[in-house]
This record gives sequence, C-alpha cells and structure tokens, in this order.
Amino acid sequence: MTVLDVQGLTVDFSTKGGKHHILKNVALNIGKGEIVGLIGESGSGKSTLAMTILDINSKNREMYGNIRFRGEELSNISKERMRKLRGKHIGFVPQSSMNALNPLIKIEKQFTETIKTHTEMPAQQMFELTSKTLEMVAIDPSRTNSFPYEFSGGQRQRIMIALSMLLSPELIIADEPTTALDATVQSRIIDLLKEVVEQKHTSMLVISHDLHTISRICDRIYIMYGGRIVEVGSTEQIIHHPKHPYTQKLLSSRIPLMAEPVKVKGISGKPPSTLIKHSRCEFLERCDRASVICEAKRPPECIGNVRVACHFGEGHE
Ligand SMILES: Nc1ncnc2c1ncn2[C@@H]1O[C@H](COP(=O)(O)OP(=O)(O)OP(=O)(O)O)[C@@H](O)[C@H]1O
Ligand code: NI
Repeated sequence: MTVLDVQGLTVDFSTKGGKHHILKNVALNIGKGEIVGLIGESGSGKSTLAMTILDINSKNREMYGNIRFRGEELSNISKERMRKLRGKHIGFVPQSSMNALNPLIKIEKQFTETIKTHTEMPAQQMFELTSKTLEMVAIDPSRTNSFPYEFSGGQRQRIMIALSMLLSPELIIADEPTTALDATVQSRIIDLLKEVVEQKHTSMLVISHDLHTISRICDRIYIMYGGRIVEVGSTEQIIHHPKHPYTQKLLSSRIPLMAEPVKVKGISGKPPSTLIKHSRCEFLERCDRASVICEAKRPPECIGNVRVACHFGEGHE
C-alpha cells in the first residue's frame, strides 16, 4: 500500500530577483512501513519537498502536481485539514530541529499541547503517553519537568523525534535528523529512527546530504540534483550499482555534501542556476562523461520505470 505518492511536483518561488525553479517534475512514493531516503547537496530542494508536502513555507510558492497521502489529495486541501494531518497523521522532524523546541516551555507541556491539539485525553493518560514515548528515545521520563536548554543537542534531537511520533502518525518526515551531531550520536539517532519505524509501524522519509550515514536504514533511496530526482533505487542498487554519474561521485567522495558544494573535493563545480529553465542535462558541467547529446537535450526523467535521469544511465556501471 502506498502511503505517500508524489507525482509531477513542480515548485517555483517568486522573488524580487525573478522566479526560482526549485522542484522540477518530482515523482516519489513511500510504501507502508518503508524507510525512504532523499539525498542531495545543499540547496537541491530537499527541504522544499518536505515543506511542500506539509504546506509550510508557502508564501511566495507556486506549486503544480499531485501529492497524495493515503489516497487523499493534499495539494488543494484546506489549511484546517492540513493542520489536522500534521502532527497526528504526518509527523515532522524539521531541519535544525534541536533548536525547534520552544525554549520557554517545559518539555511535558510541549508534549501535552500537541496531544490536546489533536485528541481528547485525560491528564493521566497524556502523562503516560509522554513518558512512554520519551522512553522510546532513551530520555528519562522523570526529566519532563525540564526546559529544553537543560538537555544536550543530541538529547533535544531525540526529544523532537519523540514529539514527531507521539500520536503514532502513518508517516514521519525527518529533515536532516543527524546533521550537527557528532558521529557516535549520529549513528545512535539513525538506529533510533529505524526502531521507531518498526515499533510504531509507520513509514518514513529521511532527508540527508550524507548518503553514507543514512543508507544503513533505508529500503529505497532517491537522489536529488538541482530540484530533480536523478536516480532512484533500492539501497542495494544505489550503493553497489549506482548509475548516475552524480550518485557515483557522491559515493566515491565519501565526503558529506555540506553547505559549500564548490569546496567539496571530488564533486567540483556549482549546482545549476535556479533562475533558468534548462533544456539540457543540468549536471553537464560537473560530469566527466558528458557528450553532445547531454548539451542537446534533457535526459529521461525518473518517472515510472525509469530509474536514472542520464542519457547513458543504464550503460554506466
Ligand atoms: N520561500 C522561498 N523563496 C525563495 N527561495 C526559496 C524559498 N525557500 C527555499 N528557497 C530556495 O530553494 C532552494 C532549495 O532550498 P532547500 O532548503 O529546499 O534546499 P535543501 O536541499 O534542503 O538544502 P540544505 O541541505 O542546505 O538544507 C534554495 O536555493 C533556497 O534558497
Ligand atoms: Ni534542507
């Protein structure tokens, strides 16, 4: 069963400087109980995809396409209905989420407020649900009476994960859940996400710029470049038989793609301009294998059975 089905999703942002084309004909789906990774360098549009699904950051946004969540079309639903879905049916761990907790409100209250927004539950039951959920992420429930600043960054991250899964949503979207944490903590958070999915029988979209860190828990992976899905496959296919030159470079660099792609060794060059509608392959300048056809026309798109958006895709091993 498909929990999330995104088709032909195109997002533009209008700014004073012009119209930025951020997502281009994105197709992505997540099955029940599946953990799906979305990988790409900084600025490729990963958070925009998450926030468009959740209808956040929509002020100057134009969107086209379809987003179906358990069969319900989200692209044109009311704000009211979206508020109901967010938190109860779709959990969100936002990027930089260790700073997303309200610093002035104690943890317990932040949890009970979320419960109260969506359900009617007696106080004792709310307390028990909060304690049980915090225990799942290895936070001592006796500390619910504390403020966020009394926890470490890694602990706050785990508290945000607990908050996102509090009401057992059918889908959790975790945007860069391990960034800014040290390697050991990263590894623990990744394992924790997998446990959450198994225990809560949920599905998950995990966003990261670091293919190596999250591939361990993903069933399938989408690779995003310049607002397009350039490759999709099982984790096995992506890690061991990558087809797109970009995926191959991501794997061979073994360097996470942090904020400045230009400085990253192994993948030199800049991402494509978001102001232009390109009629050629957008990875062209950074590709070692580019030829005449890549300049002449755009590669096939990752839709349906097409796994790789490269003119030479299937031939590349
Ligand atoms: N409201 C907006 N108006 C204009 N441009 C925007 C808006 N929101 C996002 N963008 C632009 O969209 C592009 C993609 O941003 P996004 O946050 O989706 O990237 P990302 O892949 O999540 O990057 P990172 O790994 O750094 O988090 C960026 O160039 C960003 O500046
Ligand atoms: Ni992001």
